[in-house]
Amino acid sequence: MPRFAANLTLMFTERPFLERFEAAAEAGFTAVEFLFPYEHPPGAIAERLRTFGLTQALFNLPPGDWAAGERGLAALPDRFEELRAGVETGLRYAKATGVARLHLMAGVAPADDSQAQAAYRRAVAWTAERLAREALDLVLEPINARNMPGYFLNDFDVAARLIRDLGLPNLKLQFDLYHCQILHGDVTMRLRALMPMVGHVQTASVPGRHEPGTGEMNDARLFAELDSLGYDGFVGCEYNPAGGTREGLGWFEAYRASQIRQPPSEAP
Ligand SMILES: O=C(O)[C@@H](O)C(=O)CO
Ligand SMILES: [Mg+2]
Repeated sequence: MPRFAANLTLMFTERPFLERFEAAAEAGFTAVEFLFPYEHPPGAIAERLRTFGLTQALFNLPPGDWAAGERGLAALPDRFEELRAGVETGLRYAKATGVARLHLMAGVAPADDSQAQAAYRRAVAWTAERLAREALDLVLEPINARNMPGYFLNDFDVAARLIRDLGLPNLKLQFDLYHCQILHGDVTMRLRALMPMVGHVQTASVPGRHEPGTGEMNDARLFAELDSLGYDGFVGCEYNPAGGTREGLGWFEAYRASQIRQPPSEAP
């Protein structure tokens, strides 16, 4: 059974952010992820993880000015120094939370612009090497243009090619089933082809981005496929509950009993 991680940016938003850890644990989750921790001190997050016995599965490195519409800096040629500083910030949170992988967002830039391509390649290589020194993985996530118009990394094949080309052992793919279905379809075959490089998985129904099992994909079938492919990483529940978070967790009941505490290497 997949190891599900509650996404605390989208789930349990009935409560303030720092109270969502308790809510996730009460609901039966043993792992969490979120987009960004940076509005809260690292110690406050680490304390919640410890208190509620949760593993931090993933979070994103700083994305630039999110409120102004920035969605990462990696493909922006003039922002490399800022990106490097952001990586150091992210690493402080990684150390506090014990997370084993971080997501680097590409940014809004034309996918066919050669300067953006060169900047992205350089930023990804530099960040992966920096994270390798801390024994962390770096993950890259293709994102569909309906949710993020103009996002640079909008193609699973482009991401896979870059990961293969760079050949860095800690550089992996963040396979969001929701984005894959919207961008390409053929999700099962892509999972099979790309599994050796998958470092993190996320789930949501398509097209609504709600609870698994409520959209056009057979999500339970995809979770079984992950098992049969031997995927033992996390599946982040990155969906907007259609109603209340707790009320929408019926799909999770079938998996809840199988959620086990993670090995100490991934505990804070
Ligand atoms: O799918 C997404 O949108 C996220 O995983 C993310 O990291 C950027 O919003
Ligand atoms: Mg995602």
